[in-house]
Amino acid sequence: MSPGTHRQQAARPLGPRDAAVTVRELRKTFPGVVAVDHVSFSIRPGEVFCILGPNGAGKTTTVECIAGTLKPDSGRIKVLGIDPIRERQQVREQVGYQLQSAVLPAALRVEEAVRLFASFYSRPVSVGDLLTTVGLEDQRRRAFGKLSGGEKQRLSIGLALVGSPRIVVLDELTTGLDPQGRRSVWQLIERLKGRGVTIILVSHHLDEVQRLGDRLAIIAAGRTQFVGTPVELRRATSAGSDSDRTLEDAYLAFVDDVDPREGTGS
Ligand SMILES: Nc1ncnc2c1ncn2[C@@H]1O[C@H](COP(=O)(O)OP(=O)(O)OP(=O)(O)O)[C@@H](O)[C@H]1O
Repeated sequence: MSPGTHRQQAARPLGPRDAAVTVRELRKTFPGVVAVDHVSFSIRPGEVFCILGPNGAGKTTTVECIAGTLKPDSGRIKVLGIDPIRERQQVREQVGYQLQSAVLPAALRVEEAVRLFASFYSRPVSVGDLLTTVGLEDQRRRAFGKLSGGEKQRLSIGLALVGSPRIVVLDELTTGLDPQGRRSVWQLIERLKGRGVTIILVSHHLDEVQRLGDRLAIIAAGRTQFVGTPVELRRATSAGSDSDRTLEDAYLAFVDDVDPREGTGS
């Protein structure tokens, strides 16, 4: 939509009662597939909000609608008070989306990748600061193809941070990392949270959700089945079972109760 066809809204500072993101009754279909239907939740400023659910449940579809890269069929999304489709440029400046690392050319050096991505934003962070944040100062001249899995992952997180976003979307944060690599990425997320960045984390790893997540949503059969804290999830599924069940036990008990036919064909 061209400027002038509607009044442009600016992302504004949030008050303590404002949500960073609201999703209401989101529906998105692809030919022959209802990817999500009836997905609703709110994300508070500065929290780590985790999105969980079985493969194909619609988690990535949901975060792509939040980032403005997919257009919902219906429903309402607000990101920092603005509509991610109508104000796509505004949202792009405010929301960092972790790119799948495989899309970078193997010969591109770390520093070049950061400079390239910085050129897309009006207020990028300095290259040196960013490399320090993600612990890649010593690899700045190294080609992307020569980085370890953990270094690639840290670079892809760094590229999501290059525009100084207020919200960061991280999809499959630590998949493929060794225990040391996972810890170092978790510490990075904790530092970001300490700076007040709102973090949306799509994850299959319940230990990661337990460590980092303030609240979580479970999407299954195309719908939000649960929104709450990890403690609330354990409480919601603890009736009649032993008290030391893990978050993963609670999650599985919850998802196993969902009727897979619930969300199909609607
Ligand atoms: N571009 C697309 N075209 C057609 N179908 C799609 C497209 N993107 C997603 N889908 C389908 O929509 C459904 C939801 O996919 P989505 O990637 O959002 O799930 P997910 O919860 O992120 O899955 P996973 O945990 O496996 O990554 C799936 O059935 C998927 O095949």
